[in-house]
Amino acid sequence: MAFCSIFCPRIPVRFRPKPISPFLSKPLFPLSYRVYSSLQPTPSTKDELGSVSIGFLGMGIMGSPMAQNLLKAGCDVTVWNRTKSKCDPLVGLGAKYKSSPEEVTATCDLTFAMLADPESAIDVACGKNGAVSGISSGKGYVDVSTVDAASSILISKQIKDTGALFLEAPVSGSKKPAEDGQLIFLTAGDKLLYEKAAPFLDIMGKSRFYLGDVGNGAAMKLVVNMIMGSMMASFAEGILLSQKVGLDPNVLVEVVSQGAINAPMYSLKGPSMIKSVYPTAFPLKHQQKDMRLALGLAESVSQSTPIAAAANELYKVAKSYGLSDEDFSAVIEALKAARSQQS
Ligand SMILES: NC(=O)C1=CN([C@@H]2O[C@H](COP(=O)(O)OP(=O)(O)OC[C@H]3O[C@@H](n4cnc5c(N)ncnc54)[C@H](OP(=O)(O)O)[C@@H]3O)[C@@H](O)[C@H]2O)C=CC1
Ligand SMILES: O=CCCC(=O)O
Repeated sequence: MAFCSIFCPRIPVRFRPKPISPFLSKPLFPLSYRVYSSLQPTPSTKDELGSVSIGFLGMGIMGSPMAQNLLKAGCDVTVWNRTKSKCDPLVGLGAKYKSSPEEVTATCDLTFAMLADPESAIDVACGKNGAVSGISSGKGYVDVSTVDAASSILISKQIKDTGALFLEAPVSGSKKPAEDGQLIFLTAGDKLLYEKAAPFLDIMGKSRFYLGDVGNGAAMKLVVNMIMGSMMASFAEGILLSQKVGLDPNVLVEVVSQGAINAPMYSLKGPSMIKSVYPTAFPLKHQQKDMRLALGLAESVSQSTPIAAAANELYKVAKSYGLSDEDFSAVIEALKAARSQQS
């Protein structure tokens, strides 16, 4: 089902009633109802959700459970991934498979993309056999990858040149929140697409923010991850310092968890960091990418970010030790190496 009926209305958008599902033309509320008034989930039944064909590009740590949750909710999902074998579990659960992003967007009403970085997000959207080649007016493209604003704006322009709508929607929350449908979406771009995508965002997440023009979602995500990357680097220093002065780092984690600086991340990652194991939820290479992009954002507005710059150096060191695919908490290894060199 295409959503032309909503994209080509006779009534101006601001006077149009909120439909029973954003993809259906049947109004549920009177004409005076403000289309964009609510962040509450839009009413939708399993049948209505299933009548919209959803594409999902990128079956990595995040994309795979997000697509699974859509499938479990009864959505009609078509998947694609550069490494085809990663689609197999999804196909086993009932997803369809297409062999290129172009084929996915050509056959689906609404396509999500969860790619590694700006380069892959641009290539999958705008490259050969990319999403832009298959998409057209009446369809939507929602990029949930973490990229910089410039990349997102570039993708947005190419998608919108086809007549389709674009939303950037990077997520806060990692592997477990993705599995549990508890992500936080930081969206910006076409408001109409935000409304249309809302029932699907609500399957994959616990909250969503609409932040205005394309680039604002990307910027918000980078600021959040810049803070997180610095917090993790500081936490790693604290663990090692506590050990060096003869304290039990497990007690440190407990003390931190009861005080004002408590963050779920510390209790979640601390015990395994103390054991020097780093089961990957958020790959270190992606955290370093986000620090790099956040520093670029800061540079663009001449904002001083010395803490983040120092933390970024640590992630770079950890990468040089071959820890790119470990969890980002492995940044502690960069400090251990520094410590052993000093002693
Ligand atoms: N993991 C996390 O906790 C979170 C991650 N993010 C962000 O989400 C995005 C995805 O993260 P995550 O799932 O962890 O990452 P993964 O490394 O697990 O997955 C990356 C995905 O991108 C694909 N990819 C990489 N390079 C290319 C390319 N050149 N062309 C086509 N596809 C490519 C991979 O395909 P292939 O399988 O073939 O390698 C894979 O599907 C990143 O932007 C990350 O920063 C956001 C919130 C949390
Ligand atoms: O981009 C990764 C974010 C991880 C998290 O929010 O826990």
